[in-house]
Amino acid sequence: MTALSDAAIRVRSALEARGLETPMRANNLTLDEKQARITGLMTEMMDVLGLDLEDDSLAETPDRIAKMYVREIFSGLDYAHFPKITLIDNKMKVDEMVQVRDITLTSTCEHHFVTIDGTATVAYIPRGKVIGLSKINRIVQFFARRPQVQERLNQQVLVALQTLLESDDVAVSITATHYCVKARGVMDATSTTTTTSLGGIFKSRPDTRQEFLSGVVR
Ligand SMILES: Nc1nc2c(ncn2[C@@H]2O[C@H](COP(=O)(O)OP(=O)(O)OP(=O)(O)O)[C@@H](O)[C@H]2O)c(=O)[nH]1
Ligand SMILES: [Zn+2]
Repeated sequence: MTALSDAAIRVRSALEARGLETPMRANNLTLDEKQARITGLMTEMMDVLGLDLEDDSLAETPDRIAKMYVREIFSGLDYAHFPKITLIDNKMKVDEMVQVRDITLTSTCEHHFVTIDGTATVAYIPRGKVIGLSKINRIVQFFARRPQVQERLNQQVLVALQTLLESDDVAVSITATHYCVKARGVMDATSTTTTTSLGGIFKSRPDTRQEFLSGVVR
């Protein structure tokens, strides 16, 4: 079993303390064991649907889905996959907003297990530390690789960054298309959902809030 990084442990504790962790129950299965179990279950599901698993195009589908769930789209359920975080001292004394716009975000709706497709905008005001830019995208991706509701995903990214930066002054906004709204159910192909979480002075100072929101892609 991979030892978790200090950053991963601190972020998980902060989410648990705020009741923002994804609801989970430890089952002590390894990733390989999870993949094998899901392959069996997907085989059964396809069988129940009446699909011919001996067909050469379908035969490997249970394996593909199991691998995709465990190693790809739900890999963020395991903190062993939390990104390596690089923080550097703010020797350059940056005290204005750093904003990363239009971060690609692909997640999965936890109600229907279909795609959430959108972008995230993240900003913070540097204090003692500056975070490596790509690490912001990687943190978004890590939490996106879970079954999610957009509101929780938004909050998890906020609290993760607040914890790592040791500052409340972080803001996160996500705009996304939910395929459970677009491709089934209500079949609305045009609506998007925007969620926003503001911390510290992003919440308390109207001009900072406005500066952030004006950079959010809609
Ligand atoms: N708040 C929130 N709701 C979501 C999100 N993703 C999906 N949902 C909603 O979860 C709800 C589940 O409602 P149900 O009535 O149990 O499911 P359903 O019968 O499939 O509902 P319809 O989608 O209306 O057909 C739906 O309204 C979805 O649109 C999300 O990220 N945030
Ligand atoms: Zn859904």
